[in-house]
Amino acid sequence: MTSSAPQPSGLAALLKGRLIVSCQAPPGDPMRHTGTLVRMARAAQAGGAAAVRVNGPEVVAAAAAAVDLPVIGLWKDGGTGVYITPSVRHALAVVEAGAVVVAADATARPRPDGSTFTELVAAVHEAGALVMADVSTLGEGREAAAQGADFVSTTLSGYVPGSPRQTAPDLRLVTELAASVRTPVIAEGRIATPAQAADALAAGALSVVVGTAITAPTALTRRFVDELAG
Ligand SMILES: CC(=O)N[C@H](C=O)[C@@H](O)[C@H](O)[C@H](O)COP(=O)(O)O
Repeated sequence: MTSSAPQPSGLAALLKGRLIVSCQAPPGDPMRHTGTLVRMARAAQAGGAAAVRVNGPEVVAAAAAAVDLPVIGLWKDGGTGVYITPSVRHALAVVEAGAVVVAADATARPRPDGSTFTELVAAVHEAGALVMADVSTLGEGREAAAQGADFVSTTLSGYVPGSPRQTAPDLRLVTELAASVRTPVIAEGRIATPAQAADALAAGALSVVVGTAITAPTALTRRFVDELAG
């Protein structure tokens, strides 16, 4: 890591016990608009969030300029296999755009550029940023920690074969990771209520990422509509 790199312990202290808001919108969604996503990030800051998580170099750069919070950046590319910051090129573009932390897929699946997660970690550290490993299982989390990830997040549990499909957050994985890695654990994925966020902290998470429940009006509307339709 270069001397200009943020220290994992310093950022961990800032995030401890607090909320990270994921401000993203899927392709085709009316909210997928940089200015709109930046306003979500500003709203997250106004509401007391500790950090924001945003997708794509353009949004990372705009959010970094607009909010006084650490920006956790990723770059989704594709919809199958490894799509969250799938290559070293994607990771470095996110750092260049102003992310303090790069979130990247750290599952045990081949990466499209043939690189390893270890290489991505080394490149991001060399560029002066930190890495959040998005994992789906305990084994992946242990491996990512061993490869130098600064944070391990449960982001991909339920979205990768081999992890339990469920509507609830995977608090079991949070508990298991917190008990077995020294790297700070972030709870992420399907956290729908403040009570679930508190439960995630009680399970051992350093911090909690919430996306859909705060920043996805299309998906939230659909839930109500589906319930009314029976
Ligand atoms: C699986 C995947 O691609 N997750 C993405 C990761 O950046 C986002 O689409 C999620 O919204 C984010 O993880 C927060 O989760 P939730 O929206 O459930 O609170």
